[in-house]
Amino acid sequence: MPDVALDEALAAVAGEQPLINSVTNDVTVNDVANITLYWGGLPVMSDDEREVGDMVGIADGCLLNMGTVSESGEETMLTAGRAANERGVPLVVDPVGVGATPTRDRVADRLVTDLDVDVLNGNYGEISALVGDDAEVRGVESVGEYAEIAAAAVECARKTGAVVVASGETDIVATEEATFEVDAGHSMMGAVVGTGCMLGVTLAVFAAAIDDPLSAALSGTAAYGLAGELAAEGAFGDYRGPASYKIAFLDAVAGLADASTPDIADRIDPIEVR
Ligand SMILES: Nc1ncnc2c1ncn2[C@@H]1O[C@H](COP(=O)(O)OP(=O)(O)O)[C@@H](O)[C@H]1O
Ligand SMILES: Cc1ncsc1CCOP(=O)(O)O
Ligand SMILES: [Mg+2]
Repeated sequence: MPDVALDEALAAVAGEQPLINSVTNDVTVNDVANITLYWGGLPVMSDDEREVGDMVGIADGCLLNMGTVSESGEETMLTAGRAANERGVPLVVDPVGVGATPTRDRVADRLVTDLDVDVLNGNYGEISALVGDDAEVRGVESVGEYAEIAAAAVECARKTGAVVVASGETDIVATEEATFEVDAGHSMMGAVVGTGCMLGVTLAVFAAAIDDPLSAALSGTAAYGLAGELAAEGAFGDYRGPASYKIAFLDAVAGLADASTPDIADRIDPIEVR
């Protein structure tokens, strides 16, 4: 079992104050910037082909999220990813909507083929689609049942070489060698657009501060889920629906280091995957 203490992970982030360049979608970009800051990182959203390599070169982590990718945006993501690989900057990819259209399938395939991805996150449908399993992705939403999601996550790790985070009611974190269930989070998180995108940049923040990508993925995923639970419990104010829940969730992320939280190790269980 890798090292996954919550206080150590948050202290590492606070100590590093990592600069994260996110090349991300137009829908949730502001939430992605804010949550980077609330974890203790520094956000920047350079997505100009002329500049992005230089910015990633001075960053500590890089997120590529293809949610609203365009033809030029595809090239910009590849430029950013290559700069990250050349400079040893941890790289996170969120293949939003892969499985929904042939264009998204082709872009996602290029990202995972041309780049060395450290951590890859997607919902159950996206991770299943990436490995050619039956999947229903309607726009960016995972629809249907995914009884074999753990096996799909392992296959995705094998295919990409990344640590894979398959998000849903229970999150699966997989490498080629080891698979874990992370039991943290709340159903309200599924009612807010952007919780997958914000998980992606959370993983970039943790991967920038914690050397081992598996430890980073496990602690980032579990810490994120705990913040979701605290918000649902009202620890950061009452909420009246998904919009006010999102605010409470962001406050929980910002306040997690000072909140009295259970540790995350008992939320993470190694599982056998056939
Ligand atoms: N029903 C649920 N119970 C607990 N956590 C959930 C639930 N639905 C989503 N989440 C959490 O919300 C985050 C985003 O997951 P998901 O909704 O699968 O991504 P996306 O928004 O990309 O489709 C993850 O941290 C996941 O654990
Ligand atoms: C709705 C939408 N359309 C393109 S990107 C995007 C946001 C997706 O956010 P998430 O993957 O976090 O649900
Ligand atoms: Mg998503």
